[in-house]
Amino acid sequence: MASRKPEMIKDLSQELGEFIKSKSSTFACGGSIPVTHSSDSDRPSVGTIALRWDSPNSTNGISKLVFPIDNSKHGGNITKLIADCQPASFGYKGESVLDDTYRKATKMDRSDFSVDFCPYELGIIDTIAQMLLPNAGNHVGAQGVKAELYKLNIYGAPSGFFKAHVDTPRSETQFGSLVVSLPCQYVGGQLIVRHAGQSVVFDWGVPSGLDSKNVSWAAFYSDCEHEVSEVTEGHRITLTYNLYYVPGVGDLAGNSPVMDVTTLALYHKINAALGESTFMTKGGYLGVGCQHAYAHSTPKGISSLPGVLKGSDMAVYSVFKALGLDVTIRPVLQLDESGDGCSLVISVNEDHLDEDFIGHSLSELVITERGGNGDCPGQLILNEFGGSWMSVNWLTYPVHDEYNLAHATYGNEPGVNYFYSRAALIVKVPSAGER
Ligand SMILES: O=C(O)CCC(=O)C(=O)O
Ligand SMILES: [Fe+2]
Repeated sequence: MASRKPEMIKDLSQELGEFIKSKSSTFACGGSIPVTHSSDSDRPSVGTIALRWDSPNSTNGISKLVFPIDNSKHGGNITKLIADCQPASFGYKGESVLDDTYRKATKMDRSDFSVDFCPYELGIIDTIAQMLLPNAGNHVGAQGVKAELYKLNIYGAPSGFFKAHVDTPRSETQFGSLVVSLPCQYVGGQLIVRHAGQSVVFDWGVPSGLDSKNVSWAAFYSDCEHEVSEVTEGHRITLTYNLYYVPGVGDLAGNSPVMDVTTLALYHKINAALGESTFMTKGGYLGVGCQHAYAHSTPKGISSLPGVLKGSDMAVYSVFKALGLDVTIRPVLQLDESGDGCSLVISVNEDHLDEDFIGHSLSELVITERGGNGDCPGQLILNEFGGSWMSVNWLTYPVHDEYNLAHATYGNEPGVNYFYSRAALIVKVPSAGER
């Protein structure tokens, strides 16, 4: 290998680094999945795909086409499909416009056909969620993706095409589009996606005389310009999907419209306990320590809660919410486990036996210069954190520590003392008479 000058390698590395950091490195992704009859390989594959559609002129009102299309046998049904489609329009200044110098294609609305192809089954949607979501808009954290089938499009030879355009988002939560090309022979018809001076070309055509043996797909952000170049032979048949953000797995707390909280065994247990007049008769606070680790003292971690609660934490949160009780995630300071055993704060702790110092809300690491040995009351340090002493009926104790409070110490040697906090669900329970 020819040796490169060290400064060239440095420049190239810097350029690559900048590119990786910029949003332009991942604005589109795609792939191809082979169509096979066997399912014994580790790689995902699809079997044949049946497309059925409303076909007013056929005997029973329905027609069918099976992919991959064997051109010698099914050419007739492609003609039928095209005959049952309408000319494809495009959005221009909020209007739907037909202009075959801009877009020459036919389309069918999703209400007029059904197809046994599911991008979720093949892992396409999971891949899109992992590749495109972390950068999409201002949405942070574990979001899910919903792919909504939009249309079937046919770009046929000679000269089916779609000039450069940007798709019209259907709602605020739409972040991109997915195009799936069904296995059918064509030449040309490259999908070119552009963003910030970069472009990616998806060329799924197959030379004359060969049959297409793949389902191919591409997904890209809504703000990417894209075009379909001219199809010079055969038919390019695509399904288009709109891609939306939805609360994803790991982002469901109190927020899953498809789950009925009353199906959780925990719901009935808690509901029954609250029904007992002997249980917390005078009301007060229930505490359920989070059993999983969350980054509860970093800005990103805080903003993703309660959405990303997991397992029993999520179940407990959802159940108390569903029962109409006030439930919040709060940091519980671990005052008896300080970095160097600062006697001063521990002495405060002793004034509040059977109580915990609990922050009003989750917060980033609080650093205070307050401190000392003797002349600064520990309570003043705690006041900097913002919280109160509370008597809590703990159902489970929190388990995961994060540094949350640091204060100065001025003894023989100046120093810093840290305290951890643990995240807990704190529930305000009304008195028996009020619930
Ligand atoms: O079929 C394609 O590859 C893209 C179609 C497209 O851009 C659209 O339907 O908006
Ligand atoms: Fe488009």
